[in-house]
Amino acid sequence: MKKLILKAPAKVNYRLDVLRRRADGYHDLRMVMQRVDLSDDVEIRLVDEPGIRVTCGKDGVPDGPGNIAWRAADALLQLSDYRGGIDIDITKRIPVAAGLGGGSSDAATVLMGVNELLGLNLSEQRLREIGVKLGADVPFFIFKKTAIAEGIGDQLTALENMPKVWVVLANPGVHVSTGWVYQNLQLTADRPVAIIPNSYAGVKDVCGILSNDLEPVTFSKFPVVQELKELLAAWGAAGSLMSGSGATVFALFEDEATAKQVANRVTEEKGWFAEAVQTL
Ligand SMILES: C[C@](O)(CO)[C@H](O)COP(=O)(O)OP(=O)(O)OC[C@H]1O[C@@H](n2ccc(N)nc2=O)[C@H](O)[C@@H]1O
Ligand SMILES: Nc1ncnc2c1ncn2[C@@H]1O[C@H](COP(=O)(O)OP(=O)(O)OP(=O)(O)O)[C@@H](O)[C@H]1O
Repeated sequence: MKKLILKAPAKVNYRLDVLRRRADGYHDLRMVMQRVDLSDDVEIRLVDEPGIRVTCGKDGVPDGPGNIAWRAADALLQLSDYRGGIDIDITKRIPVAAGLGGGSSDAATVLMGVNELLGLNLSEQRLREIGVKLGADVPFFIFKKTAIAEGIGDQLTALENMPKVWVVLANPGVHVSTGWVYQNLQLTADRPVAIIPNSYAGVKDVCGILSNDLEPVTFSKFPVVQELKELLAAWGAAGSLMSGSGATVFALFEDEATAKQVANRVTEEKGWFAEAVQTL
């Protein structure tokens, strides 16, 4: 039996500028996306029994065709003459519907893993084209580098030599619908396009670009997310920002010890999910 066990990491958005609403309802963006060392485990097995089976066993995450990982496997099976089946088991560590791209990362990992297991030899570019049909964040996880992401998030340019940074991820337990956030965004006409530098010497430089146009929408419905952002700043973060459409807030730190202390404090004093991780 051929199998792979792969890590599917989370992401944070160091920057998220919404440029315009498009005719198809999506939005053109300019983002800086960074992978972090909090990962789901994705086990992919080729089995004799035809069909695709996805199990996860986590509240709020569907098994079977409702899972984005199932749809990723299906997209590749349609391109292959393989007649056996695929079993996928996901061990979920990334909070769900949290702005950390967990489902998108699982899907990207399945595309890369099934491509390898079935020997399909699809190029990275082809996998990214298949991926964007599953979700706007999927191509970034196939790209596997810190990136400036444009278009709907699928036009990627590498940002080389990003500093390794300690990041506290904290989530107050409210689930945010990405579609709802984009629908409720009030766009201001013709904003100047921000300059995104090409090099960053350390945490302070990264803090210089932190900004997310989706914050006001999520904050208005869930004030607790704004409180969490302000709390992390008050507890010594060099910078803090909501990731994606929320509700996860991330905070940047110069050193491991402070990051771990703050993560523990969030869990102990607030009872919320919090973890200190490094950027990848
Ligand atoms: C918030 C982010 O995670 C930031 O990285 C992404 O922009 C969202 O990525 P995603 O969850 O993979 O997005 P999708 O699953 O493709 O889209 C979810 C919903 O978000 C909205 N959406 C998404 C991406 C985009 N550029 N414009 C949008 O308006 C659409 O209404 C869509 O129905
Ligand atoms: N493998 C999966 N992991 C997580 N959620 C999944 C998965 N498959 C389907 N879903 C569904 O997708 C929804 C969004 O999940 P996800 O965790 O990817 O959101 P997110 O972290 O906010 O993503 P993004 O940052 O891309 O907006 C959930 O409501 C969940 O039911």
